[in-house]
Amino acid sequence: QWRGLIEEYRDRLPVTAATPVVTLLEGGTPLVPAPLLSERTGCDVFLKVEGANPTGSFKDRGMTMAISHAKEQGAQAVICASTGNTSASAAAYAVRAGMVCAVLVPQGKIALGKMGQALVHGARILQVDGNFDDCLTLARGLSEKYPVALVNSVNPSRIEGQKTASFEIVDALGDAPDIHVLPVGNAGNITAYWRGYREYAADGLATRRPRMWGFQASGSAPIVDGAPVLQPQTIATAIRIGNPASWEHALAARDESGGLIDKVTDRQILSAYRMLASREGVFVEPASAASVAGLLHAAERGLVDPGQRIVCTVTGNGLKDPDWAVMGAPQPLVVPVDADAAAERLGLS
Ligand SMILES: Cc1ncc(COP(=O)(O)O)c(/C=C/C(=O)C(=O)O)c1O
Repeated sequence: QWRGLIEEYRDRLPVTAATPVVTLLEGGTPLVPAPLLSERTGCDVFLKVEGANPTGSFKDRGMTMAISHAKEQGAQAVICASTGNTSASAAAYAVRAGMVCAVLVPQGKIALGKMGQALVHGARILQVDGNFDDCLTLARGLSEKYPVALVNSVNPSRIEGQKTASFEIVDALGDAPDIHVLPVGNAGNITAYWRGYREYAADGLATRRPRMWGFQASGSAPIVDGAPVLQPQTIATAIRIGNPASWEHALAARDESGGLIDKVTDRQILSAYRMLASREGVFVEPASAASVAGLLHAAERGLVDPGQRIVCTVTGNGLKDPDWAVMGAPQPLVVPVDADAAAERLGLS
C-alpha cells in the first residue's frame, strides 16, 4: 500500500520524527505511455497524470508538506490565494489537520469543480474583486498581520513536497527523461521538478537531468513576454497568472537545464485538451493540456530528436472544469426504451 509522499520519501524531505504527517496518501500517480503523442513526435512520450491525486491535482504534493509543517508549528488556521486547485487541496488537508482554511479566489474566475471542493470541505472563501496576483498580495498581507499560515507555493514546504514527482518519474523510468514538459502559472511546479531532478542526479540515482520545457498561455505569459501581465486572459483559468511568485526560480530551471519557457494559444490548448481525451483516453483540465500543446508545437518546429524520452506533466483532473467537455459537443440524443431505435441511432444496425 502506497503510504503517501512523506513516508515514501521521508529521507529526502525536511521532516523529523516530531513532524505530524497530515496525508491523504497523495502521490504515486500513474506515468502513462502516450502512444499517439509518441507517434506524432517520433519520441517516447509519457504522461504524469497528476489528476489522480486525492483532490485531483498536483497541489496535494505540496499541501501534505505545508499543512504538516503548519501543524508542527501549532497553526490553527491556514490561508491561500488560488486559481482553484491550491484552495481545493488546502481545504481538504486543513480538514485532515483540524484547521480552519481561508481561501481568496479571483472573482468569477474559478472552475466549478474547484469551487465545489473548497465549499464542501468547509473552507471560508472570499471572492476578491481582482485577479490571482491581487489575491496573493492580500493573502501575504493577512498572513503577516494575523495568526494564519500562508500555504501558497511561496511557502518552501510546498516546493519540497512537489519535487517528489520527479523522484517518482526517475524511479519508474530508471533515469530522468531527456525533456520534461509542464504548464507554468505561478511557477512553483517547474521550480519543484527541477529541484527534484537535480537532487536525484546529485545522488547518482539518475545519470542525467532533463531539459525543462515550461508553457504559459499566450494571453497570460509574463515570463515569455518579459514583463508582468496586468490583465492576464486565458480560458485555462488555473494558469491565469500575470506575475508569477517563482519567476526567478523558473528562469533558473530553464537556464540551468538548457530548456525553454514558451507560450501556446487557447486554441492550441483546447486542441490538445480534446486530443488527450479523445485519442489518449486521458481527461485533464485545460491548463494541464498546455504542456502537451507546447510539446506538439515544439515538435512541429523540429525541436525534438527522434527517440527522445519525454514526460509531460498533466497537472489537474478534467472533472475540475467540466464545462469545456460539454461545450461545443452535440446534445446527446434521447431515445425510447426500444432496442431497434437505439441501435439505429448508435449506428449499429
Ligand atoms: C491545473 C494546474 N496546472 C498548472 C498550474 C501551474 O502550476 P504553477 O506554475 O506551479 O503555479 C496550476 C496552478 C494553480 C494555482 O496556482 C492555484 O491553484 O492557485 C494548476 O492548477
